[in-house]
Amino acid sequence: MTIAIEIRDLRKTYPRNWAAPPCEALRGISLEIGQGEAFGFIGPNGAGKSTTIKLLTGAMRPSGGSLSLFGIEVTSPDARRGLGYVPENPNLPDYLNPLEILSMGLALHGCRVTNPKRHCMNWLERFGLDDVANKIVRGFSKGMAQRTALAHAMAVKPRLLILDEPLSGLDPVGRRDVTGILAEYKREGGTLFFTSHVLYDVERLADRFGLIYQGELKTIQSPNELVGNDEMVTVRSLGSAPVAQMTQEGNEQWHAELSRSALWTLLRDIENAGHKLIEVKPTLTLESAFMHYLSLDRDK
Ligand SMILES: Nc1ncnc2c1ncn2[C@@H]1O[C@H](COP(=O)(O)OP(=O)(O)OP(=O)(O)O)[C@@H](O)[C@H]1O
Repeated sequence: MTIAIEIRDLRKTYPRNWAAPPCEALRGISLEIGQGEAFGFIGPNGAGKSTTIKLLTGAMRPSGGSLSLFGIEVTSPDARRGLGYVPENPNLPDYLNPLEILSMGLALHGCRVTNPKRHCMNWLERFGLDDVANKIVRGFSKGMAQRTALAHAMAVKPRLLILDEPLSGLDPVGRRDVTGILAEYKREGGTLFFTSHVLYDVERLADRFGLIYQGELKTIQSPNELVGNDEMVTVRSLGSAPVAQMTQEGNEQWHAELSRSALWTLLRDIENAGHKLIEVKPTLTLESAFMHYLSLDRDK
C-alpha cells in the first residue's frame, strides 16, 4: 500500500510571553495514512488539530519529528503537488471572482484539462456557486467562501485533500452537498484527511478516526468501534404531521436524537402519525466517543 501521509513523533511548541512557559501544542504524534483512505482527525478546541494541518501543508515548521506526503518530506514543494487544502477560515483573494480563483488554482497546480472554463464552471455548479461565478468574493458569506475554497481544492483534481473543519460555516443543505461530494471523491480513490469538532455529518466519511487531546493522539478507531460505544440514536422519517420529540429538517423530513430507551415510544408515535421511517442509527457524537475513550484511559 502506498503511504499518503506519514507523521513521525511530531512536536510543535509555540513560544509565549516571557512570564509563561511555551505552549506544547503537539507532544509527539505518529500516524500513517494509506492512499485512498479517509482519515478524520477529531478533538476538542485547542487539541492541536489545526497545528497538525499547518505542519502537514508546510505552512509551518515543526519543532521536532518529521512529516512526509507520498514519501516526500513536506519541506519540498514536490510533496505538495496534487494537494488540495482548505484551511478553517479560507483567506480568498477578495478582488477575484470564484471563476478566476478556480482558474488560478488550475494554473498554479499545472492541472491540464481540455476546457478549463467549463471544468471550473462544473465545479462551481456542484458547489452551488454558478450564479455568483463572476461576482467578486468580497462580501461573500462564510458559507459561500467555504464552498468557493472547497471547489478550488476539488477543481485541481487532488490526489490528497486536507481539510480543516470542512463543514464549518455551511448550512444543513451545504453540509449534505459537501459530504456527498467528499464521499464521491473517496469512492473514486482520493485520499482525505480532515479535522472536525462534530462527527454527526462526517461519521460515514472516515475509514478511521484519530482522537487528539492536549497535543497527544489518544486512539485511532474505525467509525464502528466508536459507534459501538454510543447510547444515543438518531431517527429520521418522512411525513406531514408533527411528531413529539421530532424536529422538521426540510420539506416533510423529520429528525430526532434520543436515548435508546425512548426509541420504541418514538417509533410508535411515528407509525401513528403515518410517517415513513427512513433511518434509525446510533448517534455518533464527538463528545460521547471522546468522553467514553477518556474514561477508559483514566481507568487503565
Ligand atoms: N500561533 C500560535 N501561538 C501560540 N499558541 C498557539 C498558536 N496556534 C495555536 N496555539 C495553541 O496551540 C494549541 C493547539 O491549537 P490548535 O489551533 O492546533 O488546536 P485545534 O485543535 O485546531 O483547536 P480548534 O478546534 O479550536 O481550532 C492551543 O493551546 C492553542 O492555544
